[in-house]
Amino acid sequence: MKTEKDDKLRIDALRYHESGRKGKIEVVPTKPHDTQRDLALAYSPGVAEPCLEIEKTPQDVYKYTAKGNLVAVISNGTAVLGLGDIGPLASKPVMEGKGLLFKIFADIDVFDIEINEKDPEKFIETVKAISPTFGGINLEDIKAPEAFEIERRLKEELDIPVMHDDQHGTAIISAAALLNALELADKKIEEVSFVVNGAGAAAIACTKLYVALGADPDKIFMCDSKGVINQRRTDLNEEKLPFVRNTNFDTLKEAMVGSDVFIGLSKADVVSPEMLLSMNENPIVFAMANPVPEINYDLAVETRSDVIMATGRSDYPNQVNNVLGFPFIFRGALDTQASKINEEMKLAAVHALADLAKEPVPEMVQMAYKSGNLSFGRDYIIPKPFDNRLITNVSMAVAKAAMESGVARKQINNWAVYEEELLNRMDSDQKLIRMLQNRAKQNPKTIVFSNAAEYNVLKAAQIVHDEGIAKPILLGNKEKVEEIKKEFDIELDVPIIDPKSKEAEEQVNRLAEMLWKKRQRKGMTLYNAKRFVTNRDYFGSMMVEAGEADAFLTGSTRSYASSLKPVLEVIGPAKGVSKVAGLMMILSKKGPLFFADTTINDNPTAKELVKIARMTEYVVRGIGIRPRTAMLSFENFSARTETSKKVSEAVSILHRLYPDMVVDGEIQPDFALDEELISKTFPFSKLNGKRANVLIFPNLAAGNLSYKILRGIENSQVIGPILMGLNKPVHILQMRSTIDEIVNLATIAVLDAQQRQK
Ligand SMILES: NC(=O)C1=CN([C@@H]2O[C@H](COP(=O)(O)OP(=O)(O)OC[C@H]3O[C@@H](n4cnc5c(N)ncnc54)[C@H](OP(=O)(O)O)[C@@H]3O)[C@@H](O)[C@H]2O)C=CC1
Ligand SMILES: CC(=O)C(=O)O
Ligand SMILES: [Mg+2]
Repeated sequence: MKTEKDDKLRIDALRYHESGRKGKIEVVPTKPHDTQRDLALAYSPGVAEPCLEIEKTPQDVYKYTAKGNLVAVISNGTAVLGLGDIGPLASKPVMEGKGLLFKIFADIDVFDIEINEKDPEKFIETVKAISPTFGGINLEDIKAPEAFEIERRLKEELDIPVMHDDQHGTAIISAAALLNALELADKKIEEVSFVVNGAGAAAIACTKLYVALGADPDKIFMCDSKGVINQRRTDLNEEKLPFVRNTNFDTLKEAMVGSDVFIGLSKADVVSPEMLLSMNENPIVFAMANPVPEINYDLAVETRSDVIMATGRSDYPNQVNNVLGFPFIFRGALDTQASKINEEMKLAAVHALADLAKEPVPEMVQMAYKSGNLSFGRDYIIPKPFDNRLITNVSMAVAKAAMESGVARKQINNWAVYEEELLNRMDSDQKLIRMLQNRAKQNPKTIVFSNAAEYNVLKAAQIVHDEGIAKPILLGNKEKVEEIKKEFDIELDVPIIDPKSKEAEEQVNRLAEMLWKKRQRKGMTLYNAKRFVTNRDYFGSMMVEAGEADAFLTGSTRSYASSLKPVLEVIGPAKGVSKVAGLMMILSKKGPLFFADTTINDNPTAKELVKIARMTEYVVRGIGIRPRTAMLSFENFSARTETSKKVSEAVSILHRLYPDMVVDGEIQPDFALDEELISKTFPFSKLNGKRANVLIFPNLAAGNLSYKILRGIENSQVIGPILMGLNKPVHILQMRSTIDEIVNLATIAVLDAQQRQK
């Protein structure tokens, strides 16, 4: 069933794939490569040394090359999702997608390999020939029955883990979900009757695993494209024969009557509401065909309120999809250099997944999902992919099973250290952005975007609107905005206000009256107030001041100072705040870093530095991060110069007034950011041997120039400047902000508005 949502997704998916650098994964050098000497080591002549070592001791390939963390995702394109045999070329986006998932969820590097070969024997030979490159082989979207023979032979003939993901990944995840769904339905696996629709690679592997977990084979009815696999069928291949049942049923419809569990691994929309209605009480329906399930999620839950429903899709509750398995299963297998992925490892993964769904869901994971209210139950029978406990729980369980079952060639001795290593592999920056965006989505706010006739601003407004992060109001010349929308095919149906237009006259007069009342004792006349309000910075600020919008985002085409003046006049500092300041969040390779003050206070005094540090602490905590603040200078704890003396005084005040605050200095940034340097050189520091994540600069030049240098040379995303200390959420974009930067600051503006309304 194709929905309007699917049509929209189609356009977005094509845009997503065609934008920017082509493809979804890239190769990135891991070693220094800047000097002649680096190249002499990386390549000839130096490279000969590891070659000779590996020739002597083949196992050393894991020591000197990427093999141990490199998986091949290999397909011939014969069963691509539920799209069927679309060929190797057309399968490439899926294989690149698997590569992306391997990387972001388990930090495993992938080469996707699409082989133009349907003959199993030739396919096997090809994979064997290229296997020395890899630490593991993930076979993907190869149709049954060929997939069975291909996997069996490669497992036998190669000494690295080989897994056909559609068989075993799917079997593991669906088995974990099944165990939990049965528990919720209060049914026993030995007693329930199953209908498995599909008799291909995924369906047969899943069914075998359910039987291994206790399901009664006599109560499992399997259907393929021709109907029920029963004693009257004469067209069955060897793999289907074990599933022949003596029964009167010939059709799926007949088989569904009185069944407890439906497992769909076939194709779209083959299950009707009538079939669902004919199932037993509390039916369990896993409609896992991708991208369109056997029955639409909404239709199924509308048809039966007692259904425990799952699909393979990420946009509905209960995503039963092998993405929950392959990254973590291979992680455990690679880290133990397992020679294969055996039954013990698969069962360990099943139980780790099933158990994890019953654990309380941590705040960080809750925030990553729109519902924000996940707990074990009908809508949460299986963990979510963005749960970073998956990498520890599942990979560690798999690694342990590999060691206990004797297939590990490398032992893990210190599990606490291994756990730490696994956590460090996670892509925490992207997680942080996702977490912030999802928190914003839970209660999106109205944001006024100034300069809407700028492409980057308009595109960012479209993204936050479509993602449900914010409700934009655009300020700008209507005709120009419409022109850009047309030129760049931007669909965005939100209010556009041009304060200079006749149409806006009534609103301008109203806001001007308010501005005049606010500033009349500071010399502003009503005439001037009207003139000012036609300026977008005054107009947007006044909309927020008047409660006609929740937040205002301006800047981007004007200098910071010229945007700041109207904002300060209209909104001003919050009660008790004498100074506002600008905070930049830098998503660096070392994790998120916060820089202040980067935009406002030229040469703050010691007391002002204290205020900046406190405001920053408050904002960083609000984002959900524990601040560790370094008060920066160009000396370490010696305070010889005026600047360092000032910083040192600020630190003393902070230590005296806020003894619980993790803050120290004066300290140089290279020390503050290096755990080893801090702990060895300054063991007395209140940073407790931990790297700082908040850097307070001694003056504006240092703060501003540092973040601009980073923005210019490092490929890190920056979020900000976040204006701290204002009475209402207004933020000023830096000139030439990218679309991502605008989206990120809009997200912060929503969170800011949410926080103030609490
Ligand atoms: N959610 C998840 O994690 C996963 C989902 N899947 C989904 O499962 C499906 C099958 O994948 P896979 O096993 O790899 O592919 P295969 O090509 O190996 O198997 C497809 C099976 O579907 C059967 N089939 C086709 N049409 C119908 C129909 N109308 N009624 C009943 N059965 C039908 C075929 O029957 P016949 O044998 O007669 O040709 C065949 O047995 C795909 O939609 C795929 O997206 C797969 C892996 C993971
Ligand atoms: C999820 C997956 O691997 C498939 O649908 O084929
Ligand atoms: Mg697949």
